[in-house]
Amino acid sequence: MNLPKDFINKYQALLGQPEAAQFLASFDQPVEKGFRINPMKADLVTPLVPTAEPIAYVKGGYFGTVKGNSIAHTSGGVYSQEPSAMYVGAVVDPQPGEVILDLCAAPGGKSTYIGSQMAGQGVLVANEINAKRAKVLAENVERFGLKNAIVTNETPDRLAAAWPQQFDKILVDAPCSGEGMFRKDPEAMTYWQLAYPETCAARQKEILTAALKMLKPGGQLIYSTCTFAPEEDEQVMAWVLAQYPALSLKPIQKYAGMSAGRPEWADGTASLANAVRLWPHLMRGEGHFIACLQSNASPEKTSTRAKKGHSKHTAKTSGTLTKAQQTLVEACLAQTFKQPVLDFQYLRLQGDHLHLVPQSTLPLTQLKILRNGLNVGVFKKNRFELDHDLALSLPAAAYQVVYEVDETAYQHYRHGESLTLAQPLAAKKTFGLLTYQHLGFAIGNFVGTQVKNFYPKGLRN
Ligand SMILES: C[S@@+](CC[C@H](N)C(=O)[O-])C[C@H]1O[C@@H](n2cnc3c(N)ncnc32)[C@H](O)[C@@H]1O
Repeated sequence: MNLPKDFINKYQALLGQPEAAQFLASFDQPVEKGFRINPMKADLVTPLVPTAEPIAYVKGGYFGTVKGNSIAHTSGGVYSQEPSAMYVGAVVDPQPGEVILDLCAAPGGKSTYIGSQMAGQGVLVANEINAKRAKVLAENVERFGLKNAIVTNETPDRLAAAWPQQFDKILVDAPCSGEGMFRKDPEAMTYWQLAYPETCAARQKEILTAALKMLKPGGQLIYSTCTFAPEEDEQVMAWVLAQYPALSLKPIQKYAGMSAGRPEWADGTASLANAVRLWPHLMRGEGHFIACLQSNASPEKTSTRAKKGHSKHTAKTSGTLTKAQQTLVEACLAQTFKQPVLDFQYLRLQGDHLHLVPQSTLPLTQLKILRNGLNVGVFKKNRFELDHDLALSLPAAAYQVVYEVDETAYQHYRHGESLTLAQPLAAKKTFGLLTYQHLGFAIGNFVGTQVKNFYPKGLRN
């Protein structure tokens, strides 16, 4: 690989020999690939994917690849992710019931891990500043079947103004100089110049300043980059520690091949060694830096309540159902599902769209929200149509009608075609679940021997 001369000189000086030679030689090795199994679908997905090489430091992580059009992927059973990036989610260590913000979240590698570990309890806000990337993030959150996630497309400053001291944990997986991406995406090298890490560090400090306003006293902020540059790693953390005396660096467990942060590459603060570095010449992965900032301030000192007047996020953005709409939804759900699957008290109407919102007190007014929990369905004239979300977030056992398709029908349906049955599966027209290899991948409208296609146009291929 044709690495920039200044890059080579810089790491020769930082690492010395023979380590610099080993590090630089790693850029000529193949890219390491991995995937993570969604714990909510693990029973059905695990037998379908190559699990010979588990990754020791992340639950459900494996070296290897899974095709994007395979049922394991389209059903939200796996997320393809570079192995060292997987350790970030494990450091966040999400717990059910927590309120977590993933501030720089697209395309969703860490958000899908965090959300899937929360077992539907608590709230994950996955935010992305870039509108196009936020759309991809929303699709991945949908694919993973996350019920308790809110996807926003906002700047860190606007979120900080809306949500002071609201989060138990915040992940800042910062935009960076991307030196750990050089193998995967050699174009990343074309942006690189000696001063680039300093430019990135200035932006990282701005993002962290906004992020820290949203951290609850006693909370944790996890900071990560996919670069090796000390300016963006240890030096940014040293800056935070100097600016915020109530924060300290919590030690991060180091698995085989992982190294400590390097205090000598910043201001010498010993606790910088509590951070972790994943180097491509010392372990299988593209490389990462991860630090965990612990807020030591007593939670009692400051109020953690949302601003007065905004305590119910549904107040302005959503309405409730009319009697007629409620009847339509109840009838549709009763016909589709064996038992009640949605808690009506969390159903909210936005225009014609019905959502099942997370149990959250975060005010959402004035913010650009791409997803608020689950999309349940949409009112069209005098009928109610179920959303694709339900195919990915509810188990097959919940449905009255389940149609297991073969490979050909799986491909056809994903192209947007209707299917024809040998005989009707239901006496009356109804929504049902389509499965392939027993994994739900789509909603269908079963009308006699026809299965009308409800696969979202944007996902067809
Ligand atoms: C390293 S990527 C995030 C990867 C993601 N966490 C994942 O695991 O899939 C950093 C993200 O930060 C976003 N970003 C860029 N500038 C930003 C800013 N000023 N504030 C917040 N996010 C920004 C980028 O658009 C990018 O999606």
